[in-house]
Amino acid sequence: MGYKVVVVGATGNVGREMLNILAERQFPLDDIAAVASPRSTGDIIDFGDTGRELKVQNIEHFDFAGWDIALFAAGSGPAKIYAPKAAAAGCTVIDNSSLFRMDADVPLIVPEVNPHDIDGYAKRNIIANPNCSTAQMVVALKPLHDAAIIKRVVVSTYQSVSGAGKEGMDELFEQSRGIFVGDSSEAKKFTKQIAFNVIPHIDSFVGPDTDYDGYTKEELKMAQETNKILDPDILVTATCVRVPVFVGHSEAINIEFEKPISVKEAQALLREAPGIMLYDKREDGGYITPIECVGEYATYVSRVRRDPTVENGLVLWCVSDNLRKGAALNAVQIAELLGRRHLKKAA
Ligand SMILES: NC(=O)C1=CN([C@@H]2O[C@H](COP(=O)(O)OP(=O)(O)OC[C@H]3O[C@@H](n4cnc5c(N)ncnc54)[C@H](OP(=O)(O)O)[C@@H]3O)[C@@H](O)[C@H]2O)C=CC1
Ligand SMILES: N[C@@H](CC(=O)OP(=O)(O)O)C(=O)O
Repeated sequence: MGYKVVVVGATGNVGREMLNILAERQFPLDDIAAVASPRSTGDIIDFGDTGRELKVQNIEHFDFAGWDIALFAAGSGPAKIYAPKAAAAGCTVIDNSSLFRMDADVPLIVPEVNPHDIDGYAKRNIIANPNCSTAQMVVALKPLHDAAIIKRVVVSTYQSVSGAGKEGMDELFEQSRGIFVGDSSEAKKFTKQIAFNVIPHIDSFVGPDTDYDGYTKEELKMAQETNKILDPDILVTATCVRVPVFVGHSEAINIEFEKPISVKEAQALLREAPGIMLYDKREDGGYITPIECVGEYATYVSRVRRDPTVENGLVLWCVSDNLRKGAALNAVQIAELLGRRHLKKAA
């Protein structure tokens, strides 16, 4: 006996990866439904490489009653309307948007970091998946925090255009092509040209009436979500930057600890930590770049080194597939955790 699973936003970047990962991991399924907006109703999409095809259903007419789990990857607007409907119909929602993440009655889960927090899910029958940049960072921070207590994190991100959905990828492609063939292509999804450029702006700016005047919401999410998932006492300041990479988010992370921790100790902890692949060689190419993490499950850590400007400091480089650990993989891992700890349907 398995689960009846709905993927909402199944035609998008994240939704398609959800289908791939459910298939790859042989998630115990009794049935699977692909749901999206009326724009793609009736389209045929692959269920991973199983050879099975799914006909996309219109969310406006979809009945969630009788389905066990809905993986939502359709953004905050659709989540606001349909996630509570699905939850009320008895279908547990795992939502990828930012809408419910900071709701005290909604667990925000990264299975390698705070699996026990899922036990509160029944209050709203909704579980939130974190922001892509937060997810990979907390997986890397967790073993170091357990060993030496993190006081403060300064992170700069290098985020791929797939974080802005299909339209973001199309814009990078069209602008790059246009530059080579002499066509002009305007910035639409991004505020400035993204091809051969970097843009220090992801999501909207936070209002001036807060302590975070001048920050963007993406930067605030990295701080607030890290506090909810890992520890409310960790201070986090972020600068989030969009770069002309199709898939894979990178982060340079400076970490200040309460207790001393050496580079060798940190490397040993990261080598054993769930979800982490340490690749750290003091030689040319002895680190992982975003292109190398595409399609992978792991969060890669490289360039672990001492920060001599603070008492107990380390710096590291962290790279992961934002559509996988940053979204679809984490959501499927949450579904697996939910099954193991609560639903217990699969043999
Ligand atoms: N990309 C990333 O790195 C991350 C994304 N997320 C979250 O995942 C979500 C989706 O992102 P992504 O896949 O990149 O976006 P895409 O733009 O690639 O896909 C959006 C999906 O949502 C569907 N959709 C849009 N409007 C509606 C609607 N009114 N009703 C039902 N379905 C709708 C689209 O369907 P249709 O084809 O019919 O238009 C499509 O399937 C967002 O909430 C994002 O915040 C979270 C973490 C990381
Ligand atoms: N903002 C992320 C992706 C994303 O959708 O994040 P969120 O779910 O927090 O809005 C990026 O652009 O790379």
